[in-house]
Amino acid sequence: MNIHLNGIDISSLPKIDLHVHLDGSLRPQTVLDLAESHGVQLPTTDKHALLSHMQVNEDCSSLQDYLSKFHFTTRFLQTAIALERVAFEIVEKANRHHCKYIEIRFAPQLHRERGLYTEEVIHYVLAGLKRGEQQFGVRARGIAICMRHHDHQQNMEVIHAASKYIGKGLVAVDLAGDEASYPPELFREIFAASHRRDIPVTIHAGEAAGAANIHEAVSNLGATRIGHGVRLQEAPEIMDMMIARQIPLEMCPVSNIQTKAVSNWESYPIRDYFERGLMITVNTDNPGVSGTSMTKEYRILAERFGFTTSELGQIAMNGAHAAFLEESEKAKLKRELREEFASLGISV
Ligand SMILES: O=c1[nH]cnc2c1ncn2[C@@H]1O[C@H](CO)[C@@H](O)[C@H]1O
Ligand SMILES: [Zn+2]
Repeated sequence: MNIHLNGIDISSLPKIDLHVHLDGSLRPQTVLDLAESHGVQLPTTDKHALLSHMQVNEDCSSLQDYLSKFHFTTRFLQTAIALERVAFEIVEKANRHHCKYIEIRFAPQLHRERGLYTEEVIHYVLAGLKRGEQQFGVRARGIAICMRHHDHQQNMEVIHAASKYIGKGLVAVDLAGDEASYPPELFREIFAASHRRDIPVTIHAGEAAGAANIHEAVSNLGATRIGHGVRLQEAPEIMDMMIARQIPLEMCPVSNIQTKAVSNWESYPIRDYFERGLMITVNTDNPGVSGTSMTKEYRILAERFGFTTSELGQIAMNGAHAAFLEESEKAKLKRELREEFASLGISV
């Protein structure tokens, strides 16, 4: 169904998705194909019924509950072919939703059950992104994730492997997983190592634990962007710092409600954050697990929070501004976005 805002189809607005997980983006048909090629038995071969294994429902009570969904799909992402294909399909879908630039994140250590090396995982994901970029013209970059429940050596290996791909399609490193059980201060050494190698950092923080984690991520882990950051409103002084430093928040509305970062839409602070002048961006997190798309996220912003086309344009411009791209590439992306908005009669 196409939803219009001021006569403009929301799906056709140019968009940027900076926060999308590879393993949270599988389509049922892809799972069917990969299960067959991997020799994995599925509980059902009905696409609709498969969705209930892949997606969260309204009962999702926490981030931990949400993360339990990933066990189902990880099994299918253990080969070069699978990684390349799924990365490519994310770019394909991004194109359908008029994304101009996307950053896809993945945790290399989760894709080694069948013997791939860390660097091979990165290599094949980037290969899929590149093929997608060439076919659809959507610029696509990768972010390598360290997992909170992995040990020091596993995460150091990710930083080390990532350093070899910076400038070759990989743009940053991240920390994801169970925030409530593993506070960010446990990972200072890991991100000091990424800092020594000049690798940009974004950290999932203020999603399943309080705003202090946002402060820790920025001040001690060197994050120049924050994944989610929804709970920033709990600490006014940290909020002031984030506004003053214009550190981008990668907000993911549908996912944030499902993981109970806030209890309901009425208390979702996105309009307030936008009006305070925080550098907010809007992203999908896990289109498969969350059952979302960039168009759906924009529609929610318009319908629930009254965002106008011009404000949605501003959000997309924020996405370009926050992109982990070189300055010249970023300037080009911003210019192209501005031109597209102008051709739609939208000033940003
Ligand atoms: O919103 C989130 N918060 C924290 N961790 C997440 C979120 N979404 C996905 N993952 C975790 O990141 C891993 C690699 O992509 C996924 O397997 C999942 O465990
Ligand atoms: Zn995430």
